[in-house]
Amino acid sequence: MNEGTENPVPVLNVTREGAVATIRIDRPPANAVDPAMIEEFLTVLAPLADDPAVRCVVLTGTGRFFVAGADIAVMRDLSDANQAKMRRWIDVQRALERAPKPVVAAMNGHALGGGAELSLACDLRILADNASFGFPEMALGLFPGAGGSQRLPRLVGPHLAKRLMIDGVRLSARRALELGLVDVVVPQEEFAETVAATARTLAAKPTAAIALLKRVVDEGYGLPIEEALAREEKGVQELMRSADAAEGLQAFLDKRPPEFTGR
Ligand SMILES: CCCCCCCCCCCCC/C=C/C(=O)SCCNC(=O)CCNC(=O)[C@H](O)C(C)(C)COP(=O)(O)OP(=O)(O)OC[C@H]1O[C@@H](n2cnc3c(N)ncnc32)[C@H](O)[C@@H]1OP(=O)(O)O
Repeated sequence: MNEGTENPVPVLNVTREGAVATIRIDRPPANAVDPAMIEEFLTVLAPLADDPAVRCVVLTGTGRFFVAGADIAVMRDLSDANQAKMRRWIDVQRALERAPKPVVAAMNGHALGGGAELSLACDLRILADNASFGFPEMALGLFPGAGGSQRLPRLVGPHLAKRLMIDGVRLSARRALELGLVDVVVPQEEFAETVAATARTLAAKPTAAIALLKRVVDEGYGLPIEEALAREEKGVQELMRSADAAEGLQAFLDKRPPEFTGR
């Protein structure tokens, strides 16, 4: 791998297990983000988002790292052209947020800077208990300007968000959980199985309902309540036409478990 330059080889390995698609990041030594990885992400995400047979997407890393953030050697090129290429990391995050299915950040290792920011765009954050999580950009003379400065305050409130980004501390998994930055912390030895079981459970849910819920929350949040309720109403109208809504309601009346198809 040429340090800090376009990757000559793919760094994302996509696998499928039933309705679950897993994107494994493998760009040694730290899964740091460069323009080629960003473009590869955008390329692999599109078909996974569009494929109705994919009902859950898992992002994970390799070894000690989930994603160590932007590749610092690449970031040294402060030219507008390079920064514009790197800033497409925002497009990756929006693709995750807009994916019409649950997206899981399975953080096997250090999730820092742009890596932690990526996870904030996911619907569930699972962190291995020996991994760290944080926004260390301040030590580099930067701030988490790849979505973090906007998503973190929405998650934990502006005061704690500013503190975490000014302090720039690498948090332990336990502390990240305490602060609500991640949803689940799992012992390393149980990590793979826990992620797989969680993804299977998510993939069996009414995917169309999850897609509509993600859309109405994303569109409505921060709007005046009347406008937000109008967005909700649009989603509900689609929801009540879904096959899974009919199946879920009927299954309850039949006193049997529902069999959702995701439509
Ligand atoms: C994806 C972001 C897109 C940017 C958008 C651009 C527009 C906006 C710009 C302004 C906003 C910036 C937004 C985001 C910026 C960032 O993400 S900056 C990077 C933030 N991350 C870090 O600061 C983490 C740096 N790494 C470390 O602190 C340590 O590696 C560690 C995590 C504490 C682990 O330490 P240790 O176990 O001692 O391992 P190391 O020896 O340090 O690392 C192993 C090798 O990996 C290399 N490496 C680690 N992190 C990076 C990295 N981020 N970039 C490049 N390389 C990295 C490290 O150099 C080692 O390499 P070798 O020496 O060759 O083994």
